[in-house]
Amino acid sequence: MMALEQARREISALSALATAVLPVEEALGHVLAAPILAQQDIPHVATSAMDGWALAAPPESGPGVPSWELRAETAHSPVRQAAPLGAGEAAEVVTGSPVPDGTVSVLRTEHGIISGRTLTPARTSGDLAEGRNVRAAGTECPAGTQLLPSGAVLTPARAAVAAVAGHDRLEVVRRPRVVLILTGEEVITTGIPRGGQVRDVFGIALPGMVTEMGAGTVESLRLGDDPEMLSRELRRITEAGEADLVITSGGTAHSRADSLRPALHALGAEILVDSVDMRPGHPALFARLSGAAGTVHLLGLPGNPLAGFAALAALGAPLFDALGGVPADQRSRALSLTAGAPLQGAARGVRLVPVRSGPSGAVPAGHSSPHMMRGLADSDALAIVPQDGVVQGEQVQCLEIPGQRRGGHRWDE
Ligand SMILES: Nc1nc2c(c(=O)[nH]1)N[C@H]1C(S)=C(S)[C@@H](COP(=O)(O)OP(=O)(O)OC[C@H]3O[C@@H](n4cnc5c(N)ncnc54)[C@H](O)[C@@H]3O)O[C@H]1N2
Ligand code: MOO
Repeated sequence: MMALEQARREISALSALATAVLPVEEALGHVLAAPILAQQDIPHVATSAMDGWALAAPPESGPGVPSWELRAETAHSPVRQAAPLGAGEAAEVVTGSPVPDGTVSVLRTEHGIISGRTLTPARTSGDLAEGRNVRAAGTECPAGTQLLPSGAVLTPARAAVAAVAGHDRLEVVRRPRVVLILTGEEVITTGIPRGGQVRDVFGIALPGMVTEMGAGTVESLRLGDDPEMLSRELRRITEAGEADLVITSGGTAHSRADSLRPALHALGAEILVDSVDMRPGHPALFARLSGAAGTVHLLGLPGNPLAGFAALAALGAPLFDALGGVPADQRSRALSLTAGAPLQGAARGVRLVPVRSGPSGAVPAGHSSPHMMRGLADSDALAIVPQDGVVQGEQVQCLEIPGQRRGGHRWDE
């Protein structure tokens, strides 16, 4: 039995998967394996920030507002740069189009009065000031600037900045290919359970959860409780080299009906974490299977619904972070929340308590026995409560519940 903190540390220390070069769209959600640099100045040419007219230096004229001569040729094209402006000349521009050389400022459409080919700015317009409404080249950054560091997760906004910088393909850490093996003869996937049947919770929730945690692909298999069938399946997966990570549900305990430990034993698997000192979820295990095609890691989640999901939140987060290449110092993240009510500890180890936000902070969500789902469904986080408990007002470390952030309560309410 290993302390939760130590189990998370051991798992966090795993090496990242290999890197791959992917088109930007496919690289979304991956961790960058190399920094992203600007390949040229951004913007690379001076452009107009307004629809209007690019103005050359003001013409020599008497007192009052000067006028410009409108060039016959327009600079309507947002891509083509018009010929340089002559003295006293103005040329039409649209937002984003390159301004002609010699542009001092851009006069926006609504500030100009045209009479024949003469353009006169409104008396009150501030658009004559040098540089007004012109986006100078390199103002966002000069060429060579680092826009994103290696180790950053490529969010949609970061993919967009990589595209702005002219990148088509990015070097990223591969995301784990996951196979879910859902065990249990009594588990049904449709309809109302009868007799000793239970409706499956893992097959429905795990794919979304592990995808959010950083899985690349997810496949699911269903097996009964036969250890021989389970070890055959695990051998096949390891030899085929078709997965980086297997996550199983059920069969983690020590009764004759529990298949996971006997199956791993038969395969000579290396058990890296054999039970964790946490309630619920203590029979969880983490193992390594080696075959000719490489290494496959295995996370065994207990079958009791809350126990299984608690084990995923506790051990899965550092695991996906490590395999997916999240920098080492960010792999075992926990939130610190204020306890809005006393939180009771377990007789030993830590207790993982589903909590939701209340006016005074995190309060137990209730309905949180290991076989239940209601508490987790109504919670925002899992508080890691030490043996002595936590008093109201004290800070408590909490785990994120995968996939629950969007649907959760709001901590700032
Ligand atoms: N003598 C002991 N018995 C048990 C111990 C123990 O220490 N000594 N530990 C208990 C704890 S704690 C847990 S957690 C469970 C672990 O169980 P397993 O991982 O072996 O899981 P199963 O026995 O297969 O199932 C347990 C429970 O969960 C239900 N289940 C399984 N799969 C699903 C699913 N996909 N969807 C919904 N529910 C599922 C299953 O029907 C059982 O009710 O062991 C305790 N026993
Ligand atoms: O892991 Mo069991 O409580 O922890 O149901």
